[in-house]
Amino acid sequence: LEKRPAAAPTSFPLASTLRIGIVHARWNTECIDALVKGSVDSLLKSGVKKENIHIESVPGSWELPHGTSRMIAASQIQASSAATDLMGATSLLDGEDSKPESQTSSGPLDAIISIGVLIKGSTMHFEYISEACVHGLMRIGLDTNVPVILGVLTALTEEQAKQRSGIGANAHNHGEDWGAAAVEMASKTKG
Ligand SMILES: O=Nc1c(NC[C@H](O)[C@H](O)[C@H](O)CO)[nH]c(=O)[nH]c1=O
Repeated sequence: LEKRPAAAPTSFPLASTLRIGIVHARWNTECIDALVKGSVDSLLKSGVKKENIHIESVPGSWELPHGTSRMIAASQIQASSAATDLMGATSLLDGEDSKPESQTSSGPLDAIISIGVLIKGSTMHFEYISEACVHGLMRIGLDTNVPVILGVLTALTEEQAKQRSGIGANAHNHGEDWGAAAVEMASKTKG
């Protein structure tokens, strides 16, 4: 049976002020797209504003720690610089032109969800990437005091990955849990 956390103890009045980053890998994109959507839907449902959700992608799960660390640093520089033009008017949205109507807000991020899907192959590649990725993400969260939510599926089969991405019968999208965890942890840190 799918395990998932019990509901959070309280609601989060700060949700509308929270700025949340999502860094996702580009391997196994059917699952990635579902997990990112599940996370975003969960953030919006919790009261986070769309313009306060910043999404970037990296090649694969191995790059998630670097991409996560970079997003945190960039958001903190943005917050400290007098005007965003010092950073260039680019939004953190992945590859999108930063048109005013689509530009996301600037300022330090209150939490990050790092999303990747690793599926075991016939070599040890899976084990090494998984180990390095999860340890790297834990370290960034502790070093920066910006909560980093672990959104990395380490699946032995494609079916397992789909089941946890909400794809197929009786599947549960773990992105929904990650969105809720990001709001809870960001609220604890900001509150
Ligand atoms: O190999 N399988 C996978 C993978 N490999 C690429 C790796 O993360 C990295 O991008 C390259 O090694 C380049 O540094 N990345 C994933 O997210 N999932 C996988 O299942």
